[in-house]
Amino acid sequence: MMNFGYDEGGHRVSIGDMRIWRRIARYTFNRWVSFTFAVLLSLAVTGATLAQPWLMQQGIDRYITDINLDATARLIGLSTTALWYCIMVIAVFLLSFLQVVVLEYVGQWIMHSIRQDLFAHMLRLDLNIFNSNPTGRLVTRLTNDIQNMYEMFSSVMVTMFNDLLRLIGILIALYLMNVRLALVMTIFVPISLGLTILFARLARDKFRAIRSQLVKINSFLSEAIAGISILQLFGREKRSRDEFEELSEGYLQRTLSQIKLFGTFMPITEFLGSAAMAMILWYGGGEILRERLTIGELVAFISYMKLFFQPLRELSQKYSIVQSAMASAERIFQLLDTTSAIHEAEQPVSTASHRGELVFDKVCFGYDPKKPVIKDVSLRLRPGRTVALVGTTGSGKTTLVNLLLRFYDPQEGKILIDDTPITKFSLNQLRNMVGVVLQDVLILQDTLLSNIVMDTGKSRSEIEQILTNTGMHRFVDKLPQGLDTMIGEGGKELSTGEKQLLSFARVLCRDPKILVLDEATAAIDTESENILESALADAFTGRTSLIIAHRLSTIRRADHIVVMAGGRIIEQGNHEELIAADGHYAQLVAMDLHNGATTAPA
Ligand SMILES: Nc1ncnc2c1ncn2[C@@H]1O[C@H](COP(=O)(O)OP(=O)(O)OP(=O)(O)O)[C@@H](O)[C@H]1O
Repeated sequence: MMNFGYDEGGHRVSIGDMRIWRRIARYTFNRWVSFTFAVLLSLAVTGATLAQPWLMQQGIDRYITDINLDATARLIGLSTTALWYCIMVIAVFLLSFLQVVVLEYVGQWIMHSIRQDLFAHMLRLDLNIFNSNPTGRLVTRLTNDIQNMYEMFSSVMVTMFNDLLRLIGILIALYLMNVRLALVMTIFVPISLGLTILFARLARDKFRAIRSQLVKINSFLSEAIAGISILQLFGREKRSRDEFEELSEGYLQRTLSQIKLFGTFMPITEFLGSAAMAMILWYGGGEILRERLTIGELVAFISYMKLFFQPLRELSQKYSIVQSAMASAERIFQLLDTTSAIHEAEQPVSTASHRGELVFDKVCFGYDPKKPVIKDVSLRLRPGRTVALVGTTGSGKTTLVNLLLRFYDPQEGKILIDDTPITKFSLNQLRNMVGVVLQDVLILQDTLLSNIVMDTGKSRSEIEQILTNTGMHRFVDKLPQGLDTMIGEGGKELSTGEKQLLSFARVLCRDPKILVLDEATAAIDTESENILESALADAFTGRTSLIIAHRLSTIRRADHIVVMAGGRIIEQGNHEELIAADGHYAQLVAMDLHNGATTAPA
């Protein structure tokens, strides 16, 4: 059936798209034993269901209405038939239960696999993909879209085989019983199907509207929750409430409109079913009078008919579920097919013998290639030297660090460590070799020790040694349970300075050859600053260091100062040279001293 659903971007998704079905089937194959078992159960359920009207017919025609048999024989026959009927009812109950459990289990496993694949894939994607996809949209992939697919398994796959087999079985039984009566009933099939298709088409747009609204709500919520402090700080609560109300109202209206559609469709199909029943009663009754049909056959016929129309009625709901699941599946697979622009080196070069000389060679880069933010930057950091990067906001300092860590690759030029282009290292090696202390510190809900160790595998005593050597133990000693203090959500809240110290401890623990430090612009408390100062002094020795510097003290300590503006290096030299040159740097420092601040402008 080639009907279409839509994804949230208005893009059409074909329900008969075999590429998507093949990929879903691939996941199903991993559980083929359970799946085959469920299909076999389906055959058994259908057999037991179809036997019931037949048994009813036997009971009526052979024992209730047959006056040629004696009363005892009729009673025994009737009891036996009733017993078989009960057995069939119980069999359907038990087998259906088992089938539902097996298919739900398969469905859950498939969703689990897709969820794992999707998240693992997301972790490998480059940052540009995250920049261009709102968080809410990506979260929707992992939650709602997976749930949609699961619903297809749980409520459609579970019954699809049963329904299909049942429809075929019933049609055969009806035609065998009485061809004329079966033909009368068949008239209603195209009407019912036509109505179903019409409804499915109408429902399709409602679904699309609901889903796109849900995505908007998800995006809005994730942004609002992530930035709750900013919302409160700038008194935007009312405005956010109003925006959310509008979004939620939109969702409500769309859902109500869908409910109205369902509400209209259901009684119409009920009416059709009843009309068919009246027709069969009228025509079937005449057939009995004409002695071309028995009462038992008419009763069985009516039972079969009910069984026949029920799946047809549900078809439209199932169709909508499949439609929505297909759109979700397509979005999930699209994301799974998105490849990262950052490629891992096929045969990574070892980093063991590197000294840590860092070179930016004519590097050009733009997050949007048409709008470069790094323009022809060339810079050499000799091993063990400290270079301070200063410049106005937006001049491209953080972007240089992003390029060094290969969060992005430059469009032109190369970055080399000891003459080896960084693309030749494995990403893991590179990011271990370059230790970065960022302004945004991710805190895990765990002890301070685990937060420092992360995945380095260092022991407690090694960490204690590093902390003592760098004077950072003073930071740890201040915390209530030292290294065992629980931090993060539900634990101790760290101050900005403490967070920086933690971030610094993490990096030192990896013993990187190149140290990159993005100094916080926010002023940190004097005690943390003192600890950081002495730790820094220690950390810089023997390491190539690149500091996005804001503090005059750090800048002065640097061997070399690089001044950036508009994505270019406009000046470089040491503090004295640059002051003597009386250029951009001298202006920045003069402005800063004039303002009486302790930090250099950046
Ligand atoms: N993820 C991004 N997507 C698109 N543009 C970006 C992105 N990150 C930064 N930019 C832009 O790139 C330019 C350089 O930004 P960058 O963060 O490197 O500057 P910076 O010198 O580190 O500034 P600051 O001192 O304020 O941190 C800016 O114009 C900024 O708007």
